[in-house]
Formats: sequence, structure tokens, C-alpha cells
Amino acid sequence: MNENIFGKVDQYISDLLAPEDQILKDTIKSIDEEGLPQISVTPNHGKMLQVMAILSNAKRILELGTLAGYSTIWLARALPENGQLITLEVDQHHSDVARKNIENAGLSDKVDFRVGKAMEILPQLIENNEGPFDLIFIDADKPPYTEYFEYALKLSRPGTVIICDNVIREGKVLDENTSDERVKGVQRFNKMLQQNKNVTATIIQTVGVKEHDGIAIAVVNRS
Ligand SMILES: C[S@@+](CC[C@H](N)C(=O)[O-])C[C@H]1O[C@@H](n2cnc3c(N)ncnc32)[C@H](O)[C@@H]1O
Ligand SMILES: [Mg+2]
Repeated sequence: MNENIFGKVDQYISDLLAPEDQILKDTIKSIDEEGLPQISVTPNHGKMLQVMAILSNAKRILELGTLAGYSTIWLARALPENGQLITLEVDQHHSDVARKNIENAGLSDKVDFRVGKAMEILPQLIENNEGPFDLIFIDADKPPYTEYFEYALKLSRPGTVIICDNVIREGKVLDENTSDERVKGVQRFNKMLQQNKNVTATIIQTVGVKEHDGIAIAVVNRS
């Protein structure tokens, strides 16, 4: 099959259902201008996050991995008036760029930026009783995805939706002899997901304008 078709269809869907307004376009532009990597979710994935936030009636959202705030904007736009999104980012520059983009989007009152290693901030969130969150989006560094998910569970309630990005990595997850730490991280994560009795989960394979990948979606069990 001509793989070009995946990109074209992705574009077709986003033209129909996830067109970027000027704020989202400016956010993507800021990534190049500020020397950040172009590794945000695609418009269609941003829209999917938004749909999931609405579906789960999310009032409190936690995001791991802010970058320039592109996915943050899609998610925060789904929040009600008094909703809140906490986003974690290890890189001060990334967080500063995101802060400007969120300001530009008129969402500053809904978004709370925390700068530092997610592994250090997550236990603080638990200690300070900042959970439970209705939706948690994990999109930071890949090697500790399993540990991030365990923390996410501690910050959840029955029904919380936990979404984890980039868990297929162009099919490299199939390579059991991989030396890529990111691939090893998601392999370990996917295996944990298989065995985790606290959630009902699936992985959706994704193709389109960015590389072949996958998104894990888990919902915390009600009993
Ligand atoms: C894939 S990008 C996030 C993209 C963003 N969610 C979006 O789609 O617009 C991953 C981000 O996680 C950050 N990151 C990497 N390691 C981290 C860590 N240990 N704790 C918190 N953030 C981290 C990176 O600096 C980067 O900005
Ligand atoms: Mg990602």
C-alpha cells in the first residue's frame, strides 16, 4: 500500500475536524523559533485528547511533558470554567515558551505549570493531595513510563482516563533485542499494562502525518 495515503487521509481528517486556528499555528511556529523539537501531538491527536477530556467530563487534568503547550491547549480548551490542568516539564525554556502560548490562547487561568523532573513532582502531587485527576496524559521521557503510570494510578479515581503517547515507536516495540532505551521503556510499559488489574486498557495504532506510532488508553476500574 502507498504509505503516502496515510498522511493524506490524516490531513483530510484534520482539515475536516481538527483545523488549527491561529493560536495553534502560532504555537507550532514558536517551536521552530525557540529551537524546540517538533514532537507535539498532531492536530488529529490533539482533537482526540480533547474528545477524551469531554467524554470523561474532565475538570482536573494532569499532563506529563509540556513542550510548547500544543497538547495543553487542545486539552485545556475542553475544561469547564473552573477546570484546571497541571502540566509538568523538566526544561525551563520549554515551560517558558509554553507559558507564552497558553497566555496567547487565553488559558492562563486554567493552566498550572510545574517545572522539574516528573519523577520528583509526581510524589509531591500525591503528598499535597492534588489529585484525583479525571484525565492524565503521559507524554514525557519514555524510559520511566511504567513508573509514571504507577504514580498516575495514585493520582486517579475509578473512571479516570490515562492516555500514554508514543508506545509503538514505528513498530520497534516488536524488536526484543532493541538497545533503544525509549523502545525498552515502552515495551516494559506495554507489558505492565497487559498485567495491570486496576485498569481496562487498549493501544490504538496510529499512522498519518507523523511517524507510525500508538497511543495507550486506560480507564481505572470501578471495582
Ligand atoms: C513529546 S514532548 C511533549 C509534547 C507535548 N505533550 C505536546 O504534544 O504538545 C516531551 C516533553 O517532555 C519533557 N521531559 C523530558 N523528560 C522529562 C522529565 N523527566 N520530566 C518532565 N518532563 C520531561 C521534554 O523536555 C519535552 O518537552
Ligand atoms: Mg508524544
